[in-house]
Amino acid sequence: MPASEDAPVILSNEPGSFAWGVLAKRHPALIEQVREAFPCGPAQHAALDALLEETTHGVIQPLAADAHDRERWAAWGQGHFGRSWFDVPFLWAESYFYRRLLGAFGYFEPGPWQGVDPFGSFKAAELRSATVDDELAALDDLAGRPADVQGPTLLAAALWGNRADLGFRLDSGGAQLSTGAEADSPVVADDSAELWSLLPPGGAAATVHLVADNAGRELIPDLVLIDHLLHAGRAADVVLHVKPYPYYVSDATMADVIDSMRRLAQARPPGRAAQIGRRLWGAMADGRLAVRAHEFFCAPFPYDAMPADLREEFAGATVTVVKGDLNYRRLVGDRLWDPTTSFNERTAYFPGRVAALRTLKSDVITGLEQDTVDVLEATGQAWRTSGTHALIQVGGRAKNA
Ligand SMILES: O=P(O)(O)OC[C@@]1(O)O[C@H](CO)[C@@H](O)[C@@H]1O
Repeated sequence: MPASEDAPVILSNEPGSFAWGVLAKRHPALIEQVREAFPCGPAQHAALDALLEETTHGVIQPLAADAHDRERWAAWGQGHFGRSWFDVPFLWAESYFYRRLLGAFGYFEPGPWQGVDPFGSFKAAELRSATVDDELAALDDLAGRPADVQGPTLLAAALWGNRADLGFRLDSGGAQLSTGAEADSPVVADDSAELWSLLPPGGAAATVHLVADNAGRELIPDLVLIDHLLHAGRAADVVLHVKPYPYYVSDATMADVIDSMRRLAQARPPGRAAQIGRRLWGAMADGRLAVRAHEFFCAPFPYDAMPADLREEFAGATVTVVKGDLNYRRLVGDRLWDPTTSFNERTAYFPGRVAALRTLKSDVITGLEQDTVDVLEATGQAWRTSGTHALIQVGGRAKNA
C-alpha cells in the first residue's frame, strides 16, 4: 500500500482521463449551458468567451484587481497562476473554474446580476419535476413501516440522492440516473450499522453535522433524513453545512435549502412530506436545526487544511456526515490512492467521527477490501466514475483514539 505521500495528486493533463474530460469537455459544455439558460448581455458573453479560451488553451489568470476575494485566491493559488489549467491539481482547477464562472456571469459584482445563481434554472427545473412529486408521495407509504425499516430506507435515499447531480448529468445525458434501479446498485463499502450505532434512539443528546452536497433531488432526502434523526430522538441538534455561493453546478446554498424546505412543506396533497417540511420549519425556529455556509466549503483544498473554527465545530459533533463525491475527494485527499488504502487512516486527522455517504463519480477511492476491488475490476466497467456504485464509510479521529 503506498504511503500517503506516494499516491499521486490528481492532475488533468492525461488525455482521456476522468479529470481531463472534466476540464476539456464538461467545463466548456457548462459555459454554453449557462449562456443558453440566461439572456446574457455583451459583457457577460465576452467574459464567458474569454474564460472558455483561457481554460481550454490559455494559462491561469488571477482574479481582477477589484475582486472582493482577490487576496484570498492569490494566496490559495500561489504557484498555479501562469500555468495551464490542465497542469495544476484537479481539485484546485475545478474549484477556481467555478469561482471564475461566477465572476464572468456577474454574480459578485454590484449590479443587476449580483446574486443570480447561474445554475438556478437547472436547480428549479429539477425541483419542479414530477419525479420529485413521486419521491415525496413515496414518503406516505414509508410512514406506515416499522422504525427499523424507515431509518435505513431514508439513509439509502440520502446516499443514492447523490447520484442525481446536475454536473454529472451534463455528460452522462441522464442515462445512468434512472431511479428504478437504485435498490440493486452495488454498495462497495457499508458501515451503516456503525453509523446507526453512534446515534441510538433516545440516546445521549447527539449533535449531527451534515455537510450537504447537491441541491434538489439530493438535498430533499438529506432534509428528510435530518427530520428523521430529530423526530426519532437520534439527534438533539443538527447543523447543516452548505456552500456560501453556487458551486459545482448543483451544490446546495442557503437559497436551495429554503426552496427544498418549501417544496416539502407545500407538497400536494399534503401528506407526510408536508408534515416533515413543517417540522423542519419548526426545528429551524427553535434552533434544533441550524444552517452554516463557511467559506471553506468553496475552498480548493482537502479537509485536512480546514481552518480552526470549522475544526472546532466538527470536534463538537457526535458524527459529521459528509455527502457526495467532491466532499469525499476533499475528505481523503484528491489522489490516486490504492483502493485498499485505509479510510480510517486517511480520516484520522478529522476532529471527530465522520461518515462519508457518496456515489462514486471520480477516480478517488479508499477503504475497499481487495476482494471487492478484484470483483469490480473484473466487470470492466467504469465503476469508479460512472455513479453506479456507492459507499458508506465511517472513520475519523475517535475511531483511532
Ligand atoms: O460532489 P458530487 O456532486 O457528488 O460530484 C461532483 C463531481 O461529480 O463533479 C466533478 C466533476 O465536475 C467530479 O469530480 C465530482 O466529484
